[in-house]
Amino acid sequence: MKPVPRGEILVSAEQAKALDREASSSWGLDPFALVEAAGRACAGVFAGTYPGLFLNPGLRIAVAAGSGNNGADAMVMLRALILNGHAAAENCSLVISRVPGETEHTPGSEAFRALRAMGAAWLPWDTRREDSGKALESADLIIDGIAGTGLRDRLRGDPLEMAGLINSLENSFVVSVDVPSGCGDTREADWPVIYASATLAVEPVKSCLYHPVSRTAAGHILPVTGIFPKELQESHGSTYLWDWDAAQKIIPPVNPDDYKYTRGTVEIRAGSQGSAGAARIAARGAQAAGAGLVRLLADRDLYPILASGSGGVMVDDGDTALSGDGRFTPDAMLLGPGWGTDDSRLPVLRRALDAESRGTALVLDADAITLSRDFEFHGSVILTPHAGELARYAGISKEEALASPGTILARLSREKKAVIIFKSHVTWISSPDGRLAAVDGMTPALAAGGSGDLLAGLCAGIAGRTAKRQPRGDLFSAAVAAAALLTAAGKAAAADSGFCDPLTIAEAAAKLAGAAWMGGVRGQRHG
Ligand SMILES: NC(=O)C1=CN([C@@H]2O[C@H](COP(=O)(O)OP(=O)(O)OC[C@H]3O[C@@H](n4cnc5c(N)ncnc54)[C@H](O)[C@@H]3O)[C@@H](O)[C@H]2O)[C@H](O)CC1
Repeated sequence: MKPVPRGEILVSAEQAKALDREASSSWGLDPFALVEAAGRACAGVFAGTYPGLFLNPGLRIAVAAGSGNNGADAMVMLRALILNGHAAAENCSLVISRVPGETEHTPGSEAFRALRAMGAAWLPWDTRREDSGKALESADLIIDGIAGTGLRDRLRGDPLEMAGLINSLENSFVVSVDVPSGCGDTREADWPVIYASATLAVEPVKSCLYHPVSRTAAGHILPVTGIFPKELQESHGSTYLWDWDAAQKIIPPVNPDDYKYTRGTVEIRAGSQGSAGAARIAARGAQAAGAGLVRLLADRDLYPILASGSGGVMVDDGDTALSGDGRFTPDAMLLGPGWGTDDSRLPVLRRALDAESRGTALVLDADAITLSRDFEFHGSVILTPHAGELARYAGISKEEALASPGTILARLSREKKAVIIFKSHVTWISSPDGRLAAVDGMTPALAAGGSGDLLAGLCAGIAGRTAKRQPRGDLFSAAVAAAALLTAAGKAAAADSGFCDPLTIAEAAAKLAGAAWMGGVRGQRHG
C-alpha cells in the first residue's frame, strides 16, 4: 500500500509529555535514552547545517542550561560536539541555573558531570553571575537549554535574567534546543522569549514554534529526527505541518483527457470601485490553480474595465448576471476579494449559501467574511480571514488569534461547520472534523496587497477542480494545498523578481501547480 502523504506531526507540550511517558512504559525508552538520542541528534543536525561555524579552531561555546531535560539535551549536544572534534572542552562553558547534587541521578546531572570531567568550565548563574555573564558574552555560539516544554506560564527569576542577557548579545549565534526558552503553548505577545538564530526542533516538533506570536523567535527551524518510533508519534499528534512538496500530493492531478468543464469551473464575485485589482488577481489565482473555466461577475461600472485584457476569464455584468447563466454551473464559488460590505451584496451571498447547502464549494474572503458573520454554513465553506477579520468574526482580540491559533480555529470551525484558513506569517488551517494544519510562511514577498486575493483564487481553483472528482470533496485538503502553493510561489517569485506584483506571484503559482498537477497520466501518480 502506498503511504498516505502527510505533513510533519506537531504536538503540544502536554502531548509531548504523554509521548515521553509511553516511550518509557511501552518502548523501553527512558528519559536517559531519550535525552542521549536528542542531544546527539541535535549536535549532528547543527554541525551538518552550519559547518562554517566550526572552521574556527578556537570556537567558544557556552551552554545556558536550566535544571530540566531541556538543559540536559543542550549539555549532551555540547558533549557530542566536543567528542566529534567540533570544539575544544577548554573553550566551552556551562552556565547553569542549578548545580546538581553529587548523589543526584538525572539526565541533566549525568550530562553535567561528563562535561565537568572533560574540562568544560561550569558556572552557577545565581552565585557567579558576573563570570556567567562574561562566559555568555564571550561565546561565539550559545546553546539555549534554559527551558523547553516543562516551562510553566512565562519565564521568571534566574532563567528570565539569563534569557535577557542572551537577547542583548548581538554578535553571537544562538541556537535553541527544542524551543526558544520562553516559547510555550500559552505564550502571549509580551511574554519574554529567547530570540534564537536557529532552533533544533526535536521530534515530534512542538506546535508552539509555529504560533504566529512566537515564530520569529525560533529563527531557522531545523527538524531533529530519529528519537521516537514513528508509530508512537502518530498516536500522539493531531496537527500537521505542511509544505508544498507534501501538500501537492494530496490533490489529484488533471487527466490528459480533461476538457475545460471537467477541469473544474469557478465563479467569482469580487471587486468594487477602488478595488478592481482584487478581482483580477483572484481570477488569475483560480486559473493558476488549474481551474478549466473562470467566470468573474463584477459591478457594472467595473465590468468593461475588467473585461478588457481578461485573458481566458469570462467577465460579466454582476448587476444582472446570475450564477449559472454563463452556460455552466460552478463547481466552486468565491465571494469577497475587494467586494465591499454594502447591503446590496446580501442577496448574492444568500444565493451562494443556498448553493453551498447543496454541496457547491464556497470560498468566502475579505468583505464576504464580514457579511456572512450571522449566516449558517453547511460544511462546504472555506473562510480565509487575516488576524483582524478573524478577531472580528470570532469576537476575540487579534493578539489572542495570533497566540493560540489552533485552539481558537478548532472551536470556530466546529461551530461554524467551515474550513478556516487563518492568514499570517504562518498560515493555520482548521476543519470542522478537528483536523489542524500549519504552513510555515515567513515569506515577506507575500506581505503586500493582493496576496490574500490570490490565495482566495487559488483556493477556489483547487476546490473547483477537485469537486469534479469528489463531489463535496475534501475542502481541508484544498485549503492546505492552496496555502502551501501560495507560500512556495511567493518564495519563487521573490527569488526571480524581488519585490513583485501579486500577478507575478500568480505566474509562479501557475508554474508550480502545472508542474505538480499537469505532468502525470491518470493512475500513475494517484492510482
Ligand atoms: N518528547 C520530547 O519532546 C522530549 C523532550 N526532551 C527534552 O525535555 C524537555 C522537557 O524537559 P522537562 O524536564 O520536562 O522540562 P524543561 O527542561 O523544559 O524544564 C523547565 C525548566 O524551566 C524551569 N521553569 C519552569 N517554568 C518556569 C518559569 N515560568 N520560569 C522560569 N523557569 C521555569 C523548570 O524549573 C526547569 O528548570 C523538552 O523541551 C526537550 O528539550 C528530551 O529530549 C526527550 C524527548
